[in-house]
Amino acid sequence: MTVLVTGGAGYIGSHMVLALRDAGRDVVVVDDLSTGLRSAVPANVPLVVGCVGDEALMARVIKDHGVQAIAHFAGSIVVPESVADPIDYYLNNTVRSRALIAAAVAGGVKRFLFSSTAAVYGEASSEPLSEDAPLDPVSPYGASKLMTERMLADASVAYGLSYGVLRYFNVAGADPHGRAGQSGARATHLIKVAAQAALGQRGHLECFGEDYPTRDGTCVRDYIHVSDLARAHVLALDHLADGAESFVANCGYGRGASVKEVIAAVKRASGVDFPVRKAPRRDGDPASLVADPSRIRATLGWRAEHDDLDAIVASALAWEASLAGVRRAAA
Ligand SMILES: NC(=O)c1ccc[n+]([C@@H]2O[C@H](COP(=O)([O-])OP(=O)(O)OC[C@H]3O[C@@H](n4cnc5c(N)ncnc54)[C@H](O)[C@@H]3O)[C@@H](O)[C@H]2O)c1
Ligand SMILES: O=c1ccn([C@@H]2O[C@H](COP(=O)(O)OP(=O)(O)O[C@H]3O[C@H](CO)[C@H](O)[C@H](O)[C@H]3O)[C@@H](O)[C@H]2O)c(=O)[nH]1
Repeated sequence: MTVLVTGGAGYIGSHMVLALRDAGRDVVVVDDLSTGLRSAVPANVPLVVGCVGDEALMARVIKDHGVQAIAHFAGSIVVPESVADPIDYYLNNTVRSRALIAAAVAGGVKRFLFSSTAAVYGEASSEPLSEDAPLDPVSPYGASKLMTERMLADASVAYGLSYGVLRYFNVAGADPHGRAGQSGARATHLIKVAAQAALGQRGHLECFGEDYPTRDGTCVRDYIHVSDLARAHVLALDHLADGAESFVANCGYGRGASVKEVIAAVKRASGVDFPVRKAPRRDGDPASLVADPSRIRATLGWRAEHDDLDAIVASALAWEASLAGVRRAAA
């Protein structure tokens, strides 16, 4: 079975490619390299550089590579950016996903995994968040993903497409074997930015908002290791291949860490007391997002292997240090 991984040159997609290759599967990647890197795709995996919104290209890739399943990671991912430029987010995340779904249906692809997000819930009404919690995104990013979820549900009824919607909470860390990590140049994610501050690549870290209704006033998130997440996708593809029903599942550990707790973990792991500056709240940030992971455990038999913030942070630091080494060697 060949799996098409869209966004396979990006952070999470590149870990998915490794997980699929480790499981002996054939893979083809489509990525427009807007944030992804060619070097993130292993040399023995075909990479088609192009946009998932190009329906004719997608039809060709599906046919030429005998694609039987799609894992759709390609998209735009920065919450505040989506507030500043919502139309672009609806184009890249919703309109282009529609083209990909259309090509999948026309090409006879029966299984489809979609990278959704905890941002579809908006402000949590109660925690931990189960999949049945109200869906009320507070950012265009979350809304753009929710629309794609809806398209998949409708396509499933109309055309018999089986799908798995995986709602990721905050993804962090790097491949434990050092083969992949978060490499994008324009980093905005907390653990990545903190790792860069610890390594002296940034003068300081900004803490966005200290007046949230949380235990220490900073936002709380459920950080999941990227390799645990990638493994959940491989299980999800097997699950759908066995003829199981389409499903929606949260991907998190069920425990939250505040921004201040994450900063403390990065300082502990690195031994560097980098400067942290108080900054105003960032647009589109809910106060707290913590998953109830019962469904993914029950449905896929998924179990976390890296549920430890210190270990997640250590792997992110190791990856960041290796990137710095590569840059130094190239200079
Ligand atoms: N990182 C997180 O914490 C997180 C949380 C929830 C959901 N997600 C979702 O997971 C997916 C992957 O996120 P990531 O963190 O790996 O981001 P990323 O930016 O590293 O990866 C996205 C990849 O998609 C590619 N891409 C973007 N638009 C494309 C298009 N139209 N056609 C082809 N390729 C395109 C980019 O070049 C990049 O390689 C996204 O859909 C994101 O919304 C991420
Ligand atoms: O330099 C920084 C960066 C982040 N933060 C704070 O740290 C928390 C986490 O922020 P991230 O940018 O790391 O992640 P987000 O929660 O904004 O979003 C991530 O997780 C979401 C799901 O929870 C989405 O899916 C999204 O794609 C993904 O980027 C937020 O409160 C943010 O304000 C800071 O204080 N300083």
